[in-house]
Amino acid sequence: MTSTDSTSAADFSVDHPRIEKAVREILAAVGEDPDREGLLETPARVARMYAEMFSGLHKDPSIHLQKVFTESYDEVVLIKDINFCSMCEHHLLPFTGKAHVGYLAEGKVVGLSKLARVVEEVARRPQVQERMTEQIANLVETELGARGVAVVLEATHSCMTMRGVKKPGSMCMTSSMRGVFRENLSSRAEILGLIMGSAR
Ligand SMILES: Nc1nc2c(ncn2[C@@H]2O[C@H](COP(=O)(O)OP(=O)(O)OP(=O)(O)O)[C@@H](O)[C@H]2O)c(=O)[nH]1
Ligand SMILES: [Zn+2]
Repeated sequence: MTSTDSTSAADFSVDHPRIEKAVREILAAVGEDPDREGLLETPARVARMYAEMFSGLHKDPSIHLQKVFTESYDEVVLIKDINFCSMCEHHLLPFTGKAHVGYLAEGKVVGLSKLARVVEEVARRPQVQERMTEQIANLVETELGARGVAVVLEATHSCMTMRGVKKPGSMCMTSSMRGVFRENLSSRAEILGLIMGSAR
């Protein structure tokens, strides 16, 4: 198993025919004709789309943080602007935005791409933004044993912009601070300055 494929041996395989059947039902229920030409392939497309959007559901993202490099570096490592696309579990509509993931190294660092892989895998599930933020912070804290972890997510929720309250442009920001970044106000201000501030 490589770090680019954390699917377990007991991989759960998405049930495409079941999704296809359900999508036909939805089309019929909204008054469409699932057998008209333009819709014939839609159930299969939607099944493939869900398989992709929920591909992180049965994966273990911690696997990406297993390989570390021993370094004397003991300052902040921050990856900013990691684009992600997740699915709001309330409406099954996308929420999209950027994740910023930082940690205070202590004798070991992880490959930079691995933080983005963690974000990607945690995003590809039915999610709420707060839980996604915490899951990323938990993984980095636990697997790297970092002295501090800071995760900030900024995202636009389609369920708030396209429907319902309809507030295009609204943005949800969440943060999860661990260790030094939670306990020490000046450390927290420093990392938030790097994430949100003039360094942008
Ligand atoms: N806290 C949180 N709420 C979310 C997230 N994604 C969507 N929601 C909210 O989930 C809520 C679901 O509310 P409900 O009242 O059960 O559903 P609804 O009738 O469709 O609500 P409206 O969106 O207000 O029309 C809404 O307020 C959404 O804005 C998220 O990531 N975190
Ligand atoms: Zn929603």
